Amino acid sequence: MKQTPYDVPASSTLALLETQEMLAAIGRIQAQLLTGNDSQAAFDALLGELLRVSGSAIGFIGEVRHDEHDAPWLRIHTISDVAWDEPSRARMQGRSGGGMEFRRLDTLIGTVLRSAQVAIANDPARDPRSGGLPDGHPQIASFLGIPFVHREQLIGVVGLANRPGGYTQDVVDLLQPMVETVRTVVVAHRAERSRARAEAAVVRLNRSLQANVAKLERINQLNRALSQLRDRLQASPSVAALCAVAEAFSGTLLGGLGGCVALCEAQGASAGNAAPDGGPGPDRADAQSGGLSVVHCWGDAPPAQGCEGAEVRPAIDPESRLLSAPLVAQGDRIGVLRVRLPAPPAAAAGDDAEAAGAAADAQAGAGVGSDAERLRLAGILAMHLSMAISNVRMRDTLRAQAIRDPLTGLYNRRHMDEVFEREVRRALRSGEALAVFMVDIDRFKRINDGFGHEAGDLVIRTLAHCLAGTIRHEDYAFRFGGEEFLLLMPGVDAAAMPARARAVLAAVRRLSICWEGRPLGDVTVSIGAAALPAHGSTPAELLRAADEAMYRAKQGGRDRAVCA
Ligand SMILES: Nc1nc2c(ncn2[C@@H]2O[C@H](COP(=O)(O)OP(=O)(O)OP(=O)(O)O)[C@@H](O)[C@H]2O)c(=O)[nH]1
Repeated sequence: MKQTPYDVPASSTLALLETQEMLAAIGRIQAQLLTGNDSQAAFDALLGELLRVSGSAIGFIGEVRHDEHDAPWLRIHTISDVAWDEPSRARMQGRSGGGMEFRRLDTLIGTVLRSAQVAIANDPARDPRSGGLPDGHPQIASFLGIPFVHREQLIGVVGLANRPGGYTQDVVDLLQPMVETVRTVVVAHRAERSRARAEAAVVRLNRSLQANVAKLERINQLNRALSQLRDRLQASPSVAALCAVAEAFSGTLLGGLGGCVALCEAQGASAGNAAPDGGPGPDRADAQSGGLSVVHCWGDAPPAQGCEGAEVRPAIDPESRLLSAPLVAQGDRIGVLRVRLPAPPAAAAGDDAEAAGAAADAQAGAGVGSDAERLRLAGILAMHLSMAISNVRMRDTLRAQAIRDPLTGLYNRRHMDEVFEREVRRALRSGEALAVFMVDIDRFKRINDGFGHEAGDLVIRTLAHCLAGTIRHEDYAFRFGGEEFLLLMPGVDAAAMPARARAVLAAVRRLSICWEGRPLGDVTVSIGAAALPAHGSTPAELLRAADEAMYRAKQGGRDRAVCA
């Protein structure tokens, strides 16, 4: 049997040598730990020394942990090679579950864990504290469990077994410096673990801070874009200009490759400035799709077909990658904004698979450039566009109401004052001529008296239409009042007036108007014509000259034109 320091009288030279050797080993282990920071190597070396000094055959060093019910268990840092089956070897070598764990408390080890007291059992088979050994476990002839504490907490256990002759308190005392070193290493190991945990937490925190900063930057960027969108829409005077803004922002906000704005047919038709005097037509493309008219398209434009449904939320068709955001104003669907989205990231193989997977996750989630974000932004873009279209239309309607005569659709007298003033100034500046025709229906009172006021209205409407159709595109027709009209013809001088007047008279003579199936008879007009600069250089002077000429035309027998 190998002699241990305990077996030799303490006064003997050999015992002193052993003690010195143990202290030297402790010094080596501590130095190694300090320089190499390798607590596993320190645990292994310490167990070797504990076995050697105590003369034990097997042993372990374990650290106390607690389960969710606060029951203690041991995480084994090092253990003699006494595995009894494959699972125990796997656990011992850390191949399964991070190493061995002693969780049973009905054993001698459990006794030390529960009591935090040294346990010596020199006849374990009959010891009432022992709950037995797992099947196949090597026999234990003697056992020594030494707990160690830190800040009054049990933090670990040194277990030794199979010392020939068994264990006594003297062995425990002899091992104390070694156990103290084990305690120091466990405390250092714990500190290292919590430092690593803190570091990992800092790294995680940093990552989440970076992600939050990126999110905030994206939110700021989007807020800036949305505020610019609102400003640009507000400053856009027509549906065409609004659609151009939608085009610009669909790229910024949705990353669209092409798109279109389609308006419901009735709405699409009213998007322009249709007027009886041949003003500018509606700004709409030819493409038609069911109840929708494409009024603006750009890039690789998608078709408007398939947008006629009643959905009020933006949606993406996964097959075609078309994003459709309904345009809704005052609860009515007025059209759709449709954008062709880029294809989602393709599945990749090998090293790229992870990156592609992350990109696909982002696509599916709510991150930057994801479909969820695009849907949200498309909804906002569509909402602002709908409101802006509705405002432009309302403004156009109010403006039309303010400048047009409701009976004939011609510009009214108020608008005439504005246009007349502007055209006179323009003509004076450019040196161009400007002709003014005062047109008055002849013997109109007879129609009113003979057929009724509504028949009279029909004649006024028909004549307005005739005048608007007879003048040139750059001319203006106004309802001056009652059955009187005024034509403004930029570029027409006194010499050209008779021909133009003859054309008007002839067009009127060709009219054939029936009321309730009865012909209303011939309708004629008298025209008084005046020209700038020959007959005046202000609207008032020209009006007076034309009015006087018209009076002379009446005097002269009507159905004629007289120049001032
Ligand atoms: N139905 C209808 N009648 C109108 C309207 N505005 C004016 N009138 C009528 O037009 C008629 C104008 O009559 P007068 O000014 O006597 O002239 P006239 O009968 O056309 O005869 P001359 O101008 O001399 O050829 C009046 O009877 C008005 O009541 C209108 O908006 N609708």
